Parts: sequence; C-alpha cells; structure tokens
Amino acid sequence: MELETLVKGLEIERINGSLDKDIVGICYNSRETKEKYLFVAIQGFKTDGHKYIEDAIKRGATSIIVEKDVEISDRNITIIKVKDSRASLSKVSSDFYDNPSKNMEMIGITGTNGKTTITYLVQSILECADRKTGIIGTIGSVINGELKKTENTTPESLVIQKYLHDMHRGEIEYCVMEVSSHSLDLKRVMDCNFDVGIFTNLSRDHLDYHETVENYFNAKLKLFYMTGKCNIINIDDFYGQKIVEKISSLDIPVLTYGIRESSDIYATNIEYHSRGVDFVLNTPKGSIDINLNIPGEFSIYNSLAAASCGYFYGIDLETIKNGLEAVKGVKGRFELVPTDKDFTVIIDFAHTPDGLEKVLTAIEKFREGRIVVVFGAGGNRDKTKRPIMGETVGKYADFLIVTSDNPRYEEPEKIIDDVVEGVKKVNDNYIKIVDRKEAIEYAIKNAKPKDIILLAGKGHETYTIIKDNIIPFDERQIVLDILKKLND
Ligand SMILES: CC(=O)N[C@H]1[C@@H](OP(=O)(O)OP(=O)(O)OC[C@H]2O[C@@H](n3ccc(=O)[nH]c3=O)[C@H](O)[C@@H]2O)O[C@H](CO)[C@@H](O)[C@@H]1O[C@H](C)C(=O)N[C@@H](C)C(=O)N[C@H](CCC(=O)O)C(=O)O
Ligand SMILES: Nc1ncnc2c1ncn2[C@@H]1O[C@H](COP(=O)(O)OP(=O)(O)OP(=O)(O)O)[C@@H](O)[C@H]1O
Ligand SMILES: N[C@H](CCC[C@H](N)C(=O)O)C(=O)O
Ligand SMILES: [Mg+2]
Repeated sequence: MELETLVKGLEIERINGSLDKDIVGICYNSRETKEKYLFVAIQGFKTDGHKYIEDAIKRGATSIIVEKDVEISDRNITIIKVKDSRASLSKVSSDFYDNPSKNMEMIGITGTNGKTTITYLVQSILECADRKTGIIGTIGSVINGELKKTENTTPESLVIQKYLHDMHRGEIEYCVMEVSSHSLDLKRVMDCNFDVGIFTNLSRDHLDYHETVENYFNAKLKLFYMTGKCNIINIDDFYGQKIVEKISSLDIPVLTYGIRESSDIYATNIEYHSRGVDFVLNTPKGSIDINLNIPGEFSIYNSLAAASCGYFYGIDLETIKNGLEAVKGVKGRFELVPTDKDFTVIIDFAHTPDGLEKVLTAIEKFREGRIVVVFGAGGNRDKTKRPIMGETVGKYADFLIVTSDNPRYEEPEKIIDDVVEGVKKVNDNYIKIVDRKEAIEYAIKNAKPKDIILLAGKGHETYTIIKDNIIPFDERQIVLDILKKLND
C-alpha cells in the first residue's frame, strides 16, 4: 500500500522524506520488522520504541512513525511525526487491512468478569442461527474453528485488525470480542467499528494500572460511546446503572438485563443444580425455558447478556435457547476434571474477589461435603485485591491451601502472605504451600468423600509465569497424573 494513502487519516505534525513508497507491512516491535515495513515507535511502560528505530531500519523498515523528535542519518528513511503513536498504529493498521470491522458486525464485551464466557455463549447463539462468528479474547482468537493464542485478552491494534481481516476473508459475518479496560485506555480498539457493546459488571481489579476504581470505570465506559447500534447493560450492577445514566442522552438504543432490577431481558423461576441452572428467559417478545449446562447465578447473568445480544439481532427464542444450551462449558471456567473418586475437582479462572465470591456461592448451593480451595494471586498485578481474595475464600471454604499463581517478578512467599492477611481475618483452617503442584497434590491426597476441590485462578492457562519465563503447567494434566499415581 502507498505510504501516502496509509498516513492520510493521521494527526501529523511533521513529515521528513518521501511519501511515495510502497509499504508491505506494519510493525510496532522492531524485532518483527521486514523489508519495506512501516515501524511505529511507541513509548511503553517498560521501554521506549523510539530506542529501537535503528534496529527497525537495519531489518528493513523504510518509514517510521514517531511521536518524539529523533535524529536519523539515513535520508532514504521517511519519518512521520504524529501526536499519538498508539492512535496512529490503530489507524494505519485498520487502513492497511481495508477497515475490516466496517464489513462485519462487531460485538464488544467489557466488564471485570464474564467476558470470555459470554463470547462463547454469543458465538453459540449466532452459529445456531447460521451466522458465522469469530472470537477475539483471553483464550485466543477463533477463526473458522481454529484457535490462535494471543498475548493479551484484547491484543494490540495491529493484531486485532489482522485478525478481523482474516475473519472477513474467511466469510465471517460477526466478531465477538473481549474489550479490556487496558485496551480502551491504550487505544488498541480505537478503529474497531463496534455495533453492539455489552457490559457485564465492575468490581475490584487492575488498580496497579488504573490506580482508582473511577479511572477503571471511565476506561470501560468508553466502549459505550463507540457503538453504533445498541448497548446491552447489566443493571443489577451498580456501575451498569451508572453507564445507563451516562449514555441516556446518546441516540442509540439500550437493552438492559438482570435478575433483581426490572429490566428488558430477565430471568425468573431459577433452579440451581450441580451441573447447571434452569430458568425462564423473559424478553419483550416472549419467554422460554432454559436448561443451562453451566452452574451458578453468575452463569444466568452471562446467559442473559448473550441472549440480549441474540435478541437484538432478531434471533428467535427457540434458537437462542438452543445456542445457550449447546455450550457444555468454557475451558477453565467451572470445568470439572473427570475423576473416578468420590470427590470433585473443579478448575476455574476466578482471579478477582468478586469472581471467587460468585463461584463459591455457586458451589455452596450444591455441596454435600467440604469446600477445599487451592488458590493464589498473580504477581506484578493489583496488590490491593490479594487480602480481599483471601478473605472471600476464607468466608466460604472449609480448608484453604494458599499457593502461587504466576508470580512473575515477585517473591511467591510475599504474595501468599498478602493473601493470607485476608484469610486470617475469617478462617484459621489454612496452610501455605508455595509450589502449586504440591498444593494440588496435598488437596487430592487428603480429600474426603464428597469434598469439592476448587483450583482457582489459572483456568485455561497451561503455563506458569516466573520472571519472564513461561513454563508449562497444565492443571488438568497434573490432577490426572496425581490420580493415576494414587491408583497405581
Ligand atoms: C501495561 C500493558 O498493557 N502493556 C502492553 C504494552 O506494552 P508497552 O507499551 O509497555 O511496551 P514496552 O514493552 O514498554 O515496549 C515499548 C515498545 O517498544 C517496542 N520494542 C521493544 C523491544 C525491542 O527490542 N524492540 C521494540 O520495538 C515494543 O514492541 C513496544 O511497542 O503493549 C504491548 C504490545 O501490545 C503489550 O504486550 C503489553 O501488555 C503486557 C504484556 C501486559 O501484561 N498487559 C496486561 C496488563 C493487559 O493488557 N491486560 C489486559 C487485561 C486483561 C483482563 O481483562 O483481565 C489485556 O487486554 O490483556
Ligand atoms: N458474570 C460473572 N460475574 C462474576 N464472576 C464471574 C462471571 N462470569 C464468570 N465469573 C467468574 O470469573 C472467572 C472468569 O470468567 P471469564 O473468563 O468469563 O471472565 P473475563 O471477564 O473474561 O476475565 P478476564 O478479565 O481475565 O479476561 C470465571 O472463572 C468465574 O469464576
Ligand atoms: N486477565 C487477568 C488474568 C489473571 C490470571 C491469573 N492467573 C494471574 O496471573 O493473575 C489479568 O491480567 O489480571
Ligand atoms: Mg477474558
């Protein structure tokens, strides 16, 4: 693509060099530069992309977007100084890939918990209605059944636009995408032409990045000003109500959902059981029984969000029902590990106080024996949530094993102590085992009949992060290996 065409929509401050160049690719990491590439230098949190301009040029970049003044000796290199590199990366990426989001229905989901689960529920409903759907989110991108792992829940703008382009080429009509608060703040989704926005809930998380809950909320709020067709909001959530107030002046329909407050889409006749939850789904166009295969009240909320989206797209209630019921579970979300024992092992991705509260209240409803929880907190992430997570688990569990969960650059013992601060307030029945595998082994070897062992925090992750190293760690496999050893 012509450089001149590519930079047309940018807020440019100065151009040095020719715009008459063919650009064959874009990158924001110098190490990924190839011949005839445009390199976008970004000031990051760990380092500054402007330091790697020479590296990008050595590897073949012919043009550079910067937001700082830089000295480049090579006259053949075009330097485009812009106001904002991250915004420019988003714009050039979208243009380079022919603005794929404009050719698809784009559904963005934001909120602290439930996003990944809802993407799968929405996909299932849309596919039951014969509408081809792709996913971008925490587990990865899903394009025509192929799963590709991504570094972040919401990847960098260049990656998003490439995936959307691949989806469009694969004749996908709908993209359902998790939109993290980081991505809204860091302009990763600026050029996604969202049609529908869904809000799940907001509770304590990511204060390492956002510093205050207000900043966190304001980042999430941005999504609902970007949508073109409909906003779908959980009004049982305090922040959901705030969003509805804020966006009431916009000229765009709002669909509300919930159980407690009176809303457009709601659930009644709720019956909980260990393998799922039954309820009646009520919409302005009628009601239908749902027999969901995922347990807990939180799963009703996730289903209502997805059902509201199906409803907005005119899908009939029978098809919505089929879509919701077809989901047998999402990887690492309330996932039962098959055992031939008289106790149950559940792998779940709860890594916030609210997520833990929700999953434990769901378990409370059908437990017959003890609740044993093996959990920890991630390193180099929100420290304020650690004692609250500890206290929450302490409230519900009969026995707690506090262990590691992706320590990253922190001392695992220190993270565990932060969690235990909260546990101690409400429960003395805990032990600390730093090695997560040993912690799981301890829980299983000491299990009593009817125990429910919840392994919380790692969900779908099949690795552990220690410093910058990603080390294989698959909880499912670990459980199966331990059980096999017990049987031998
Ligand atoms: C805080 C944060 O979000 N950081 C993200 C950000 O990194 P950054 O801008 O700080 O980058 P940096 O490492 O300082 O480097 C600056 C620039 O120099 C470039 N560089 C660097 C080295 C080199 O040799 N050459 C070079 O060009 C880098 O490619 C980059 O463009 O941009 C990077 C590229 O997109 C992301 O990978 C990185 O995510 C990190 C890994 C991360 O952990 N992010 C988490 C906090 C996150 O985003 N989480 C959310 C929320 C999840 C949830 O819902 O719970 C998510 O969406 O995943
Ligand atoms: N609606 C909900 N409300 C509260 N907790 C939930 C809800 N849905 C799921 N959870 C809990 O949160 C965990 C994470 O769920 P899910 O992966 O769907 O959320 P997410 O928003 O995608 O998380 P992330 O921000 O890490 O991407 C689940 O394993 C479950 O314990
Ligand atoms: N999306 C979440 C993942 C947390 C998963 C947990 N295993 C951890 O490492 O803290 C986050 O970025 O906070
Ligand atoms: Mg997710």
